[in-house]
Amino acid sequence: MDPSYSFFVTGTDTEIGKTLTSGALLHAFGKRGLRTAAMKPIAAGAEYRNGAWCNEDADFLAQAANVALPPALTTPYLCQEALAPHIAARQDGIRLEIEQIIQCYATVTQAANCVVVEGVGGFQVPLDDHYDTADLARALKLPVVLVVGLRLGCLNHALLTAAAICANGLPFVGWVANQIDPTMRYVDENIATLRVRFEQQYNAPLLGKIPHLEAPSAATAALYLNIDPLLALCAKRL
Ligand SMILES: Nc1ncnc2c1ncn2[C@@H]1O[C@H](COP(=O)(O)OP(=O)(O)OP(=O)(O)O)[C@@H](O)[C@H]1O
Ligand SMILES: C[C@H](N)[C@H](N)CCCCCC(=O)O
Ligand SMILES: [Mg+2]
Repeated sequence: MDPSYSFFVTGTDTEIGKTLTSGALLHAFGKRGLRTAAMKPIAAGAEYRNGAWCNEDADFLAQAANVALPPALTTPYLCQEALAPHIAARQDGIRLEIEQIIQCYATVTQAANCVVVEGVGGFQVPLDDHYDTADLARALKLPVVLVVGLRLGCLNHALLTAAAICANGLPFVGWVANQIDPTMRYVDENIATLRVRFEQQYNAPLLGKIPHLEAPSAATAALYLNIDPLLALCAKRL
């Protein structure tokens, strides 16, 4: 089921730049000639626009991809409230089923050879009383890209997330340093600390440092990414 170039994008927390980075990856893969599609399988926070319920992340990703697909396929679960997803789903009276997401993903892979799947919040967010988003990533069997939202406290979050990715048996294939906090001090020193550990322990390269942008867009953020290690990895698996 795995198309050649597909990834699960996780992050050190919510609101740290997963959507911006996923959009940038889609933009960069598209420029390299791939047919790109995006999934935000679980979105929490719906807005009514032009006669339909929408989600900001799903719309941003759809704009950055070059294969247009029905929103119901790329976001099978759109919860009304911007809450932890299991709580939002309960409010809506629905259950978040991993199997349903897997089926949508399988359909998406028929239309695109590069699918970027954005997680929700951090790596291990509950979906119900038993399952969480780490189970979803495992069920999708996708290599994981970690977005580190650079702010004080991110080192611990980044190291714990990498350990959880690995403990779930998933390949941790690269990370992006995203300067979410423009006032953070000693940014380069923080990045260097993670770079050494991630290279030594996981062989996971730094794919780019996105500075704090005046007007964040997928195209601008893509200027700061180097996707060559991801392309090389996928080419090797073909
Ligand atoms: N490098 C950056 N420069 C400026 N603004 C940024 C940067 N990265 C992210 N942002 C802004 O911060 C906000 C949160 O980013 P984003 O939506 O990508 O986070 P997220 O991790 O996807 O959040 P969620 O958990 O809700 O999916 C957005 O308004 C985004 O435009
Ligand atoms: C609504 C928000 N923007 C995210 N999509 C959901 C974040 C869930 C975080 C859950 C948690 O870890 O506490
Ligand atoms: Mg997002």
